Amino acid sequence: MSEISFSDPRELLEQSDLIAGRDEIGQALDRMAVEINAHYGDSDIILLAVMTGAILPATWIATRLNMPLRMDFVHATRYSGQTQGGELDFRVPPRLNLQDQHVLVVDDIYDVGLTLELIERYCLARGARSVNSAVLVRKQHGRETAGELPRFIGMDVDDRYVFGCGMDVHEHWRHLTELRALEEGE
Ligand SMILES: O=P(O)(O)OC[C@H]1O[C@H](OP(=O)(O)OP(=O)(O)O)[C@H](O)[C@@H]1O
Ligand code: HPA
Repeated sequence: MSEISFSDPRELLEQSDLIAGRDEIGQALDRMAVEINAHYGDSDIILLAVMTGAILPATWIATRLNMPLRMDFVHATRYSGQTQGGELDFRVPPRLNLQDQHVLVVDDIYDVGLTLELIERYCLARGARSVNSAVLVRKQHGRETAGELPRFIGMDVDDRYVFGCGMDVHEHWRHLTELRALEEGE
């Protein structure tokens, strides 16, 4: 995928297609929440949002959960506003003590999976009792790293650069409540 040049962020929208509308996103979140509520029952959990992309999905999921939960975040990035990933830059660790806690890591997207693999490993090294991941979107391409798939997945998308629902394209359009994909070749 080549990097895009643009002079106005609106051009990025014009060069994209709708993948899932607001209703479809809502239904995916509802399905995930049913699974997460069933999995944890009444156990206390820590919901750990992976910033920045989880900023919307973590909020949307949290408001659908029934158990006692505490919210925290890590800030980790390996795309830094680009469409090609690099090394994970772990900028801010969790504030809460993860020792003996059930940790649900929430992110916007599972692409090759390196980000979640490293964050899950980090939580286990901090003594978490259990660690699971939930993502709104999983990209299907067969290039996943050796890490396990997230336990909770909202929807699968084709191998295109997607944005909206927390995901950025060159840091723009995270706030869209729909999911869009850059046109092929962008
Ligand atoms: O499965 P992977 O290939 O590791 O990619 C997934 C990660 O990439 C994105 O984060 P990004 O690094 O773009 O930072 P951001 O959350 O600030 O957008 C996304 O939010 C995931 O955390
Ligand atoms: N869109 C936004 N952020 C991402 C993607 C994507 O397709 N893949 C990994 N991080």
